[in-house]
Amino acid sequence: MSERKIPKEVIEEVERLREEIEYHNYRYYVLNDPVITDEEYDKLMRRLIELERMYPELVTPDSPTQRVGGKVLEGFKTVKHSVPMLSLDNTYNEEEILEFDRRVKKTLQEAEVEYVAELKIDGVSIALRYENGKFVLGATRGDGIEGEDVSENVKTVRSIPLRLRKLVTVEVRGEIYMPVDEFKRLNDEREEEGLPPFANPRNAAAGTLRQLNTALVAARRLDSFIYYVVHPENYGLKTQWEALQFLKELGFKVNPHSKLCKNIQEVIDYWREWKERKKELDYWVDGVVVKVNRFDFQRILGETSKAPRWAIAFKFPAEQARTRVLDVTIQVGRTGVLTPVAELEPVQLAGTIVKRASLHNFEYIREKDIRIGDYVFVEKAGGIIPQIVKSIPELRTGSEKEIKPPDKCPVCGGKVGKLDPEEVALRCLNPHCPAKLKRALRTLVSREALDIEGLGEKLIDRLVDAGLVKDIADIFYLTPFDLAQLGPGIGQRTIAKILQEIEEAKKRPLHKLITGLGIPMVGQKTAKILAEHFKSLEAIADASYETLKDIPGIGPEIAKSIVEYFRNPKTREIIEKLKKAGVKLEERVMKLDILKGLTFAVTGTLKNFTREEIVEFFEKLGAKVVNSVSRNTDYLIVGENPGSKYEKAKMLKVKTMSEEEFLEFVRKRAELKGYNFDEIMRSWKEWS
Ligand SMILES: NC(=O)c1ccc[n+]([C@@H]2O[C@H](COP(=O)([O-])OP(=O)(O)OC[C@H]3O[C@@H](n4cnc5c(N)ncnc54)[C@H](O)[C@@H]3O)[C@@H](O)[C@H]2O)c1
Ligand SMILES: [Zn+2]
Repeated sequence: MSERKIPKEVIEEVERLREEIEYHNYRYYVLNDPVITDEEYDKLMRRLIELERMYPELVTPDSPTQRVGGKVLEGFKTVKHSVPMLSLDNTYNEEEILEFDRRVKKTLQEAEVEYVAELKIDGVSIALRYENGKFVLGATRGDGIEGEDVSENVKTVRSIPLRLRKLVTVEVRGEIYMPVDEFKRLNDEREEEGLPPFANPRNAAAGTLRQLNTALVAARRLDSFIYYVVHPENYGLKTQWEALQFLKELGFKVNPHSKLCKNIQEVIDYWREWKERKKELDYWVDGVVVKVNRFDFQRILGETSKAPRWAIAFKFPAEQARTRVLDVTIQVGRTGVLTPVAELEPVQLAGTIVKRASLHNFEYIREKDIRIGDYVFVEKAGGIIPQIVKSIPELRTGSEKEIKPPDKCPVCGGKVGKLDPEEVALRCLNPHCPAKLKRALRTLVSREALDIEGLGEKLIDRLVDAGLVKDIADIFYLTPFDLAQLGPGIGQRTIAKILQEIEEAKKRPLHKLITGLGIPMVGQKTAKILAEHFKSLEAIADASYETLKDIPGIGPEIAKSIVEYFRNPKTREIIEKLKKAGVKLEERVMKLDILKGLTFAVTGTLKNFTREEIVEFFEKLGAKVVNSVSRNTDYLIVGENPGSKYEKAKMLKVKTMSEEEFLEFVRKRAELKGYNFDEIMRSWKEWS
């Protein structure tokens, strides 16, 4: 190529585009939190491709046009892919699809080429390895060369077989995705929790799959479609169509809508059809993947470092509409999170009329610069949930109003603030806010608190919705008539059982009641400290900030929260109601002299007690506990995997006993002192 001078502006633009794209890659692939739409991203990428095509001298191996966009996250083992996992070139229009077909036919020197048209599932790619039919590895795409070992998380996806129907050794690839309902549920939950919602189902699936906590992954219902066999020739497969059938035979979930197309026109028809029909599905698809059917043809066509030349993604257009923000209302969630919602001038969008769109939080509003009266573009994220893409400041008249965070809760008028300065969400801070009642009741009846099993989530919802319970104390005033009113499914026996449980709940230890009140920052542990120290709820209610803050384990922050809670007139009202209903507000003191005068130490893990519990147990029985063994220690209790204390005890000739021996020892001493051991253990269990 002859020397030519590349204009300075071009060099600068290329650099700027690369920087921008890298930033968006990071937001998208690493944080799973993109800040622009896919179409906007694709536009940047197209411009870069165009400039690099005009000035090939500018192409560098690390340009985003040359590489797969992902990254490997810390915390996971890295896996090198057996064969690189590539991306796909994409297009949004028929012209370019015809162009793709012409290129393919020209390279292959064929008059007509068969394609497989598949739905492009909006999830994350996954590679799955099996040895003799047994699942051994699941890996993400990462940067295409190396991915993350997410095997444990993959195992929680029910549609991915852990054993194949044939005992083959094989690597397959496909997509893990989040179904529509699950995506909605998860985002509702995140919004309530004050976390930013996932922008789209792909980010949600990726974010879930890269969770280090497997239990959390299992709780979210991910699903899969598999569409690719690595080294298909090993299984005698000659075409993509055969590969799909083979995958089905192995037991994988294969998308039922794929189509073998005789020519590109059939592909285009398929795309037109699914552009409309995609709403019928309970998962998201963002286009059609077009693949040359014959593998020998695929090999001739080959690939670039970023994408195969034998396939292309033919994306569906994102449906957008223009409308106006008429007003902003505020919803209060179950945890008190205030969510601003845009009330829109009704507009037709992808088959439905859109009237509202969540604005998520006030930072989102500020970032997107949205005002009341603004013209905005709305889009359906993943085709379902209306979202404001951007405002159009050019169309402002000057009469638009800025959206300010409220200083009072719209439901109860309570104070508004952040629980944690890091959090984006604003919350109503009033613990008695009616919007939070369902959540508060769940806390009250939970196992750690009053343990009223019969009052499950659904029943609580119904009680609140029916107006039968207006604050937490109302639980103790429920009549059989109230419960019967909640309709079918609640028979006499259930009602009697629930009322019986509520009756028993009145007698629970004080710390359980305190836990159940849901005082901000006061969990089980603090509740125990408070109960132990004050011995009655009314004494806690009357305690001053000065007194509270000096109690070991409490400190100024929690003390402040407690004082504020009891200062609330509604709290006083609730305490009165509890008292009238006969709820026990005093601590039954359990302090015995069974082990009085003895000093114990513990090493290793115990079966019946956590570390904290055994210390409490000793204290209740009047013994002294020490952290290290000395000559003054009477006994060392030896649990599983004992530490150095055990050696030391032997050296100092301190007596040791196993956990069983210890309990036996307590039994004997209890009986000697005239106590009933079983009774002690029962009240201990209830207390702890
Ligand atoms: N908004 C942003 O900031 C941002 C940033 C980065 C990327 N993106 C989006 O992501 C795209 C790039 O992502 P990509 O590299 O994963 O490419 P891609 O999503 O365009 O296509 C490749 C992927 O499609 C998936 N796929 C789904 N169904 C398939 C099927 N039946 N057969 C084969 N593959 C199938 C595979 O996982 C494959 O990796 C961009 O075009 C853009 O839309 C957006
Ligand atoms: Zn409120």
